[in-house]
Amino acid sequence: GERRIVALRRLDEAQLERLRQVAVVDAFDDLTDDNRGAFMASLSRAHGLVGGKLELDEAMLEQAPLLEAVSTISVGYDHLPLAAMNERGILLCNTPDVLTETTADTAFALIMATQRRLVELSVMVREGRWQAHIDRPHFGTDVYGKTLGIVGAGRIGAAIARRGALGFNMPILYTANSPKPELETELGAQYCDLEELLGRADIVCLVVPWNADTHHLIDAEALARMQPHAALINVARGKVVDEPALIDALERGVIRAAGLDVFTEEPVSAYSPLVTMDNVVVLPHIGSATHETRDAMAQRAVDNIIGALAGDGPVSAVNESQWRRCHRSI
Ligand SMILES: O=C(O)C(=O)[C@@H](O)[C@H](O)[C@H](O)CO
Repeated sequence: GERRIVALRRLDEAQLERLRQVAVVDAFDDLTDDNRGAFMASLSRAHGLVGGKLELDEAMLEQAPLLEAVSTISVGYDHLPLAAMNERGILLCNTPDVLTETTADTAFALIMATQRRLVELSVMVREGRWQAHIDRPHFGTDVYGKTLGIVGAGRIGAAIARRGALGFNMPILYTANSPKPELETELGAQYCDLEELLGRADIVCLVVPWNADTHHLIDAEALARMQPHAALINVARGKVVDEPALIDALERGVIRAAGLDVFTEEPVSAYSPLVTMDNVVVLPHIGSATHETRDAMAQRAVDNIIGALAGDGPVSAVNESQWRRCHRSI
């Protein structure tokens, strides 16, 4: 019968038009208190949901009996009720690969900005405080040749390791679910456990998904293992870090600096010490935020939902095997 798709945020007219080729589309630019009723009415008769910053919980799934597939414009899906979706045989599609290099660039931008104090010194110039030749008090720290620790050497972690080893002659340490021989042969990267990485790295870069295993992975104990001159970079999720412990470690010089694209609460409060400290570079979760990559992510999300509802399956999904088991017919 007639397929129905709800589209939420981050899809342009061309992508909506592609969806209309296979389904009746209810499109919402945003989800507000004013249109939440209309959104839920649409979701209650929808077979598919696609979009960015999706807000979906188990109670909403209860009111969406026809829902077969959800397609998020993100690689991360910690904001979605995967367990409840598996119970209902609902497919969850995401957008890996198309954002790997852009997010790795963001991580390296944070590494450069944090090590060389780019934001702090740029603000100094803007505020007219550049009075004389820059001297030691404003010197930065090299990136070149420093030991880079990648916590979570998945696709994005590997891309960051490649930039470090090949572009900046950095020895690479990495953690991962299992050793990555390709990283060792290609980059001379060394697989080690988190404790060893924290103790040896000059720069620790977090690239793990947020889940029960990685919640507050970087807490006071982990920070105390790091070297006092080390910097912490986070392009993963804010909740991977115990933020009060990080603030305390930065204030007491347990570690030297931090570069953060993600926070426990987003947007982060302007009153957070993380935002006011000179030795912290803060960005507004722009890991994948380039025109090219956001377009590619939206394109992939549309490919996924069309493949799931009207084709022979998604391009990239999180729980495809469970979904196929539930939908033997496909
Ligand atoms: O893909 C992810 O997991 C990200 O964190 C970013 O690329 C998203 O843009 C982010 O989820 C904001 O929607």
